Amino acid sequence: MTPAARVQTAIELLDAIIASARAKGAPADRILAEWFRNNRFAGSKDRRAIRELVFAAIRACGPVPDTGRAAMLRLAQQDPSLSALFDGSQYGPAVLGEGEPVAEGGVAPRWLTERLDRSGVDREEAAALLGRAPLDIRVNTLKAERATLSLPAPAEPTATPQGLRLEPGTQVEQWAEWREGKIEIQDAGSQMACFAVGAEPGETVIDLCAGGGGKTLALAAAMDNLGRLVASDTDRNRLSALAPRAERAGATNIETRLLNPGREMEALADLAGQADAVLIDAPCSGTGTWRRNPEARWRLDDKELERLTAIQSRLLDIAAGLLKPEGRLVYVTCSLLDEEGAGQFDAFLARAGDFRAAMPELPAGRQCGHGIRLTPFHDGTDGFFIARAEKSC
Ligand SMILES: C[S@@+](CC[C@H](N)C(=O)[O-])C[C@H]1O[C@@H](n2cnc3c(N)ncnc32)[C@H](O)[C@@H]1O
Repeated sequence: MTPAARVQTAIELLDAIIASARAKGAPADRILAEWFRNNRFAGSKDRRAIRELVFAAIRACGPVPDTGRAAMLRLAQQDPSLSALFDGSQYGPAVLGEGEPVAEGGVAPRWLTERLDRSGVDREEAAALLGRAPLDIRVNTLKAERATLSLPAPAEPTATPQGLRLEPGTQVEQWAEWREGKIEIQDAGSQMACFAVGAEPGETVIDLCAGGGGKTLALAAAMDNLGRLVASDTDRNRLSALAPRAERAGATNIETRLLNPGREMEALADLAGQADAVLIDAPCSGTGTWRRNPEARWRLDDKELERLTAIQSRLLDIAAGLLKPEGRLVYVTCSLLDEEGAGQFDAFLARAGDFRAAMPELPAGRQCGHGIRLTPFHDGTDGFFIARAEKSC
């Protein structure tokens, strides 16, 4: 494909992504994957270039752009070499017209930047939410140790006990160390969230929103496979990804529970008052993960935020009932909005009565209300809010 044809393809894909974001349909990644599958003439270099153009254009636009072309023109303002490709050539974009609309830039739609602002996220910090994410891995102590593991590429230790940072784009999944379960891909912030649980061998630990089990595997390693580790989630597909991952990682103490949304306790009733620790890696707006998923800014609205905060609040109450006296509750969101983080946790402490906040001791981050905030700008991690509370005797 010519460079101009790649730009035109990216514009058409952006049109599909914009429409899908408005309709809350398929995410950008899936739209790209489907296009690549159906258009085999696009070679690997074309695919990489188109992907980069699409995501750079998404990052360049704050609010949802009207069209893919307007989004690409916004990107072209940052990269003048792109403008030259609007040349009217075959398969390329039409020549630039006088006064053509250019999409609005910025970090996010205005209502969201205002919320970030109110949550104490300053401009630099907000802009860094759209930077390039590093590639972090966690050495799985069930099979290896950071101090002695040798890897095919250079890796820098991160602040977490078993964390390493690699060049973005490193094909970790092709390494024997990954296939053998010695390493897991996991952002340093996620590793810190697991660290905050302080899971010990022999304990009963519940990972209430386990998803595909990224954090469950870290908890199994911290427990050295000893004790009971319950991984629950309402999403059958996500939860089913855990078994093969656990097998690769050599994690043997995990049991999964599929939950019914709104009736979660039905599948957890036998665990009421039994847990030493419950991790709530709550569903959230994901404002802290825009580096990996910039299009999420276009999918969020007030109603969705309200829906998420209601679930978070319910999950906090469920976790409270699962803990035994002196048990530890760890509440995590990958969001920097206070209504999902410090505010949500304060409201829980106020209504629960029998819990007291216990600040997690983490190797990074800054205090935010009764928890710790991690940000790409200050900590080089995804954005997180991590708080911990202990149940009274
Ligand atoms: C941030 S993700 C969890 C990611 C996962 N812990 C990991 O490290 O890979 C939030 C999860 O909460 C789940 N979820 C949503 N509503 C829930 C509910 N009512 N009870 C339990 N899990 C829920 C979602 O399906 C999603 O997998």
